[in-house]
Amino acid sequence: MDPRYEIQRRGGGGGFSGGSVGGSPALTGAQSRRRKMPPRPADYKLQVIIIGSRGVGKTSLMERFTDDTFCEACKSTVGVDFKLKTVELRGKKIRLQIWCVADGRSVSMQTEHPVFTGRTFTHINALLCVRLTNLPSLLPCEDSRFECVTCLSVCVAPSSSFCSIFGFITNTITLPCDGSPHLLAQVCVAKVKDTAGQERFNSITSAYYRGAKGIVLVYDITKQETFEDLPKWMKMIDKYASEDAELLLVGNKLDCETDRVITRQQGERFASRISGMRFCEASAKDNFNVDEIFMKLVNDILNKLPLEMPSRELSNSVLSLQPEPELPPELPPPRARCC
Ligand SMILES: Nc1nc2c(ncn2[C@@H]2O[C@H](COP(=O)(O)OP(=O)(O)OP(=O)(O)O)[C@@H](O)[C@H]2O)c(=O)[nH]1
Repeated sequence: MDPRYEIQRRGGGGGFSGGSVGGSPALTGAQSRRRKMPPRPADYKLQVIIIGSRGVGKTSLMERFTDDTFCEACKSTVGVDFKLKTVELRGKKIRLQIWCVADGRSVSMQTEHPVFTGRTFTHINALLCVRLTNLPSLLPCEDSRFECVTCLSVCVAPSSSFCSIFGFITNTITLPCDGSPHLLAQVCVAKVKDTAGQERFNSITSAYYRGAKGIVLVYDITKQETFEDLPKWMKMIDKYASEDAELLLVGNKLDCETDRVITRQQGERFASRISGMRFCEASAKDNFNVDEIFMKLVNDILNKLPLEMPSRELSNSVLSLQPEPELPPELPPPRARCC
């Protein structure tokens, strides 16, 4: 492990010299005057993804870092979710796009929207897809590798942020039927039937891996199976991620020391077997080592960037906003209805 990467409590001093996390502390007079000036554009825009088995705390780490919040009983991520945060490090302003990528085999869906009231899809291999009626039919349940669990026509506000016509709704989306102008859409929950279906799910999430300059792989120190899943995640990284992506293994839920089943040494050993992978333990709940995870990644990514490149060019070369989900070429021809 890199001795420079010392575990620090938030605000505990030390850690990343020259780096400050972009939070929103009370503004001084000078700062509030400065607020009227247009914000300086980011020098770099970087994409980081957080992966790991279900319930390890990916969303919690992301939300702790971006919003400094922690939710005791958050909803499981459906597909992907993301947050933005601007940080400053070594005099550079860096716009971070952090994606939380769920596992296709463990996606579950819980929503309070009336169309799903009384329906809770848990532990199913689900893709939640939306098709706007005037767009080509690309629902997975039209593919024999997917089994349609339910498919409903609903009204959605045009402003709803669909990730794509064939893709995911993040768990933050709402599907309102509140009388405002709506588009007609079909919402489909489809089970991934088999390995081929899983492959297809992966082919969508692979876009997120490809664009990532940094990858945070998380396990839960109190859950053996989440540690045993790590080789599976490494396969995804090997298959889809860029070779120069920075890797960081995180053993989360350090606050649950009494329930620990994975020792720190086990985590360290796993990371040491993978070239260039760093390791740390953290707690999203106690806000322990969370800023350090992301700031360390950013620092390592910056170290790898060519110094002489003009910042505009560099920005563009690094920028990877909203990766387009990859549509597999072998899509079947559209059908009129999926179920
Ligand atoms: N004690 C403790 N609980 C945590 C911590 N991080 C997350 N949790 C809890 O673990 C559960 C799962 O957290 P999530 O952040 O939703 O995990 P996830 O990996 O995003 O889960 P999926 O979206 O289902 O893949 C929630 O009940 C969190 O409150 C932590 O550091 N300590």
